[in-house]
Amino acid sequence: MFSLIPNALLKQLYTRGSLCNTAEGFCFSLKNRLTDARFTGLHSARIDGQSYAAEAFTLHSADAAPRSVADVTPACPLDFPLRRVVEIQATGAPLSPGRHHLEIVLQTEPFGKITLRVEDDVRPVATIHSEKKGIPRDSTDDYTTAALTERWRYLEQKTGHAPRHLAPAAYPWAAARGNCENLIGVAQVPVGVAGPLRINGEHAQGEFLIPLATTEGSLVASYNRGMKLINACGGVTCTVMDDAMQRAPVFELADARAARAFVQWVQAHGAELKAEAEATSHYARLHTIEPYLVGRLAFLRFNFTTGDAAGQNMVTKATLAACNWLIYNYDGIEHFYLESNMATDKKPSQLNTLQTRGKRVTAELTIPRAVLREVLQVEPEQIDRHSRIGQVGAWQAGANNNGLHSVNGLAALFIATGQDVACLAESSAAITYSEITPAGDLYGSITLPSLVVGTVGGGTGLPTQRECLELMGCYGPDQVYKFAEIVVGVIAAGELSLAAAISSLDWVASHESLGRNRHTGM
Ligand SMILES: CC(C)(COP(=O)([O-])OP(=O)([O-])OC[C@H]1O[C@@H](n2cnc3c(N)ncnc32)[C@H](O)[C@@H]1OP(=O)([O-])[O-])[C@@H](O)C(=O)NCCC(=O)NCCSC(=O)C[C@@](C)(O)CC(=O)[O-]
Ligand SMILES: NC(=O)C1=CN([C@@H]2O[C@H](COP(=O)(O)OP(=O)(O)OC[C@H]3O[C@@H](n4cnc5c(N)ncnc54)[C@H](OP(=O)(O)O)[C@@H]3O)[C@@H](O)[C@H]2O)C=CC1
Repeated sequence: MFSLIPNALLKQLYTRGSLCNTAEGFCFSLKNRLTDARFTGLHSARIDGQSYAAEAFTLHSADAAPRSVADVTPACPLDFPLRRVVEIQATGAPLSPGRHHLEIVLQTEPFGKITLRVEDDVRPVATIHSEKKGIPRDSTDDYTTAALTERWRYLEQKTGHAPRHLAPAAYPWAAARGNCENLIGVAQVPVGVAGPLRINGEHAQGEFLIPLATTEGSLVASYNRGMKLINACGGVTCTVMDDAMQRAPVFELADARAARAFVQWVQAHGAELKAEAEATSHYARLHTIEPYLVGRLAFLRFNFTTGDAAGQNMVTKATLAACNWLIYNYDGIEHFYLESNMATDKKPSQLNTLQTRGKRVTAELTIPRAVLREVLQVEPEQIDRHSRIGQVGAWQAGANNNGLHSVNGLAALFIATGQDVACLAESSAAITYSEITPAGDLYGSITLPSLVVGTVGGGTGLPTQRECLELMGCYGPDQVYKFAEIVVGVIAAGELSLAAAISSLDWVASHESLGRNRHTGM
């Protein structure tokens, strides 16, 4: 990976705005925003065309003693892991005010020889140091009680309110590393349990208790009621139909014909792109690249499977590696962005609904008339009629959903189990279908075409979230299809219960008795 890096990416090593004069000369900083690497030597350094010897530079980083650049050799390299900042101090005359051109040629592993060309304005020392006054951060370990205490103090000074309920958490602060920066505590959301729910899936089979994190009174009760109905029918049949996680870069070519030729070339080199992308992960597998041509723009939608992870980080890294290879091996790309807004991540889209994002998963069941009457006090015709009218309403509204409230159960499950709640934007899309069978019973199905879930990675490893996944036997590897089946089964339960409440008009009454929290709290 990254055997060759285009200059557009290389420039990201340089921290724009870091160039400033010092008592001994000037300094600037590099930050590794690409992948783990090592400096093995300096070929040359020129500032505004003037050459500087390696001896003129000293490297400073938080985790190592200062080193002269002249001492960095292949036998004695300097580690430059991802996110490491290295400040480079130069001894010499200070730089004149204004813009300067830096050209630094470095020897590195695994990039080889790289040439960094950037322009930056020199800043007085004072502006750089005066910026460090904001929210306190501990660069060695920001997840200790001491680091949080500093931020609580800062909050109190700034707002006059000391946090009273954000801490303590049910787990050590360090557990939030990789999930949240500038940590000040945890937002505790009530978690209720519904079920058991009988699922007849290909991966989930049997009865499951469902943790739901919500602040909407009546929600857990409603899902619980829907599950009672489903169980009385012998369970809900759940099926994973498709699996695809995307990143969608865009390339600018000279004109429309050049863009068309580029796409043809990409299609002929699928094997190489697949190899580059998949080298970045043990789990990401590139299965298709969909091209979309507009004028001189070539949009490519990369589709992956991502093991048991939801996969958004994984596909972003894998697609960058493939794009890096493309840029080096295809002449004529004028510009490139890693995301074009066609993924479509965290946004509802018709493309996701048609093509699948995350898991496409369906729940279906037939409810005998007598069971529907007994558990939900409605007739099949009432549910079916309201559903047909709901199609018309949803079509007028331009909704991503012809059902009632898939997002309620999804949000509660996402919060409980550590899914990325912003992905509710696309995950909440739902397509419902119902009919009265020749025997007079109600057949219904609900399909979630873009359900973004994982049982590994993201927030799933946070202790309380992991516990909720474990309650359903869904934490860790080889569980994601099982979890997706359970999720859609839960959503089916909620649709049926609310559909009945709307048809029988007990909807308002249920919220009056369970969902109005009129007292002011603690
Ligand atoms: C991560 C950064 C900020 C680093 O950016 P950087 O430039 O490497 O950071 P830096 O170390 O130079 O620090 C610059 C400033 O960033 C902040 N900062 C920096 N580090 C910390 C930290 N540990 N804790 C708190 N604040 C931090 C802080 O304000 C700091 O200033 P300072 O306080 O040092 O004077 C940058 O690379 C960045 O913003 N990346 C983008 C991350 C992002 O927005 N992710 C969203 C996920 S993508 C997504 O969900 C949606 C998408 C894109 O998929 C939708 C689509 O497809 O369209
Ligand atoms: N970067 C972005 O643009 C965006 C990021 N996000 C964030 O991304 C997070 C999800 O990213 P995601 O990639 O799912 O998670 P992670 O970034 O946590 O990656 C999953 C990690 O688990 C490893 N892994 C171990 N076992 C398995 C297994 N059985 N199946 C799959 N992976 C396994 C993977 O290995 P390996 O290293 O070999 O792949 C990888 O390191 C969300 O929480 C979200 O907040 C959301 C939207 C956009």
